[in-house]
Amino acid sequence: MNAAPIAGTGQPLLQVKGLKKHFAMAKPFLNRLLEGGEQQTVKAVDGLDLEIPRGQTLSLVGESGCGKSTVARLIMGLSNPSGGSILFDGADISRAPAGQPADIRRRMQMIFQDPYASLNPRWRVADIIAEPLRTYGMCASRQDERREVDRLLEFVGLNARDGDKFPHEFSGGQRQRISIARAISTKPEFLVCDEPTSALDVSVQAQILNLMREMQRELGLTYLFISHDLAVVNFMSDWIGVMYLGRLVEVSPAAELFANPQHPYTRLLLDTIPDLGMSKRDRQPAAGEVPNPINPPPGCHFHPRCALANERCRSEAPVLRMYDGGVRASCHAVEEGRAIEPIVAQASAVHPLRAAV
Ligand SMILES: Nc1ncnc2c1ncn2[C@@H]1O[C@H](COP(=O)(O)OP(=O)(O)OP(=O)(O)O)[C@@H](O)[C@H]1O
Repeated sequence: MNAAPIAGTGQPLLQVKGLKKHFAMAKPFLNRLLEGGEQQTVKAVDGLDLEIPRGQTLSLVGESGCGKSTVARLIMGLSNPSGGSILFDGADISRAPAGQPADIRRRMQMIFQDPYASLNPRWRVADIIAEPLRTYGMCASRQDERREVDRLLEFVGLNARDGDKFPHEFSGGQRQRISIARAISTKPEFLVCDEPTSALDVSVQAQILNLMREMQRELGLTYLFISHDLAVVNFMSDWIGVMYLGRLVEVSPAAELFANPQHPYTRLLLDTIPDLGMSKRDRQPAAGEVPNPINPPPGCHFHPRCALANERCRSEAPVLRMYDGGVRASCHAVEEGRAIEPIVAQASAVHPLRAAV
């Protein structure tokens, strides 16, 4: 289990406010007949607020389709938001007409899930790692560039002579090390890591996660980490945000979330991993299928699967409220004390992530 989050300094490196991404899609023929209209909307991200203090890791977790990768793509400027804002080091990067400015792009990099698909198979490793250095004009000469590539290869646990090889000559874990060397080549401050180890064998996963934690300590990196694997998230995170159908249902310090989960959906997720040594608590089995993001249930999106749902939950959407211990939860049952082990509402309106900085 992680220790309590280390306090950062100054303003959060990343702030996301009211972020939305709605996809318009053509309705299937049968829906057009039954409901009328040509279009339907997928609310992939539907009003998301989060902050990541410098030098810390916030992980997003949730079932497939809850919007985690869409958040990553929006933050990286790979997709335009339908609403809301993204502030990086205080600058709004969500409205840049021609994409994010080069300096911001250099400071934010991404590590993808699949180290097979994310490396160009026709390029030598040295060129793959050197490409961002060339893009941002970071080396004075080819000799400088090669020295830097060699240093990066050794930094991530590979050999300088590996630069002359092609990606197919490496294992999955080694390829992810190459992706990491490429991502840190521009000396970024912020890395978005979208399921960086889920394509790897478990033994290799641990090596890559350890490398990422060492890098964070040595380089002062801030991470947005995306995973559906709670054991991985438990190892990596200072903060955890739990997403359900495009919304955050709980954002808490990692240790607090595992020891004392508040939202019934967080409890459901944790009940799928009984071997993490967390405190025993009464279980609230949640029935039902994950609802469709095209037509989410009214009120709390989770209410059809929630044993604690009442009339208010079926009609009124809850908002994220602050509680003791830096916990934020979006749940009427928690607010009303109907949840098991209710937590105390915080008197102050200080944002929990701010409170930690
Ligand atoms: N380009 C798109 N057009 C239409 N719908 C999309 C598009 N991209 C994502 N979606 C939908 O948005 C929702 C969120 O998708 P997203 O990939 O962000 O979820 P996720 O939590 O990352 O899932 P996974 O863990 O499976 O990657 C899904 O319902 C998905 O089908």
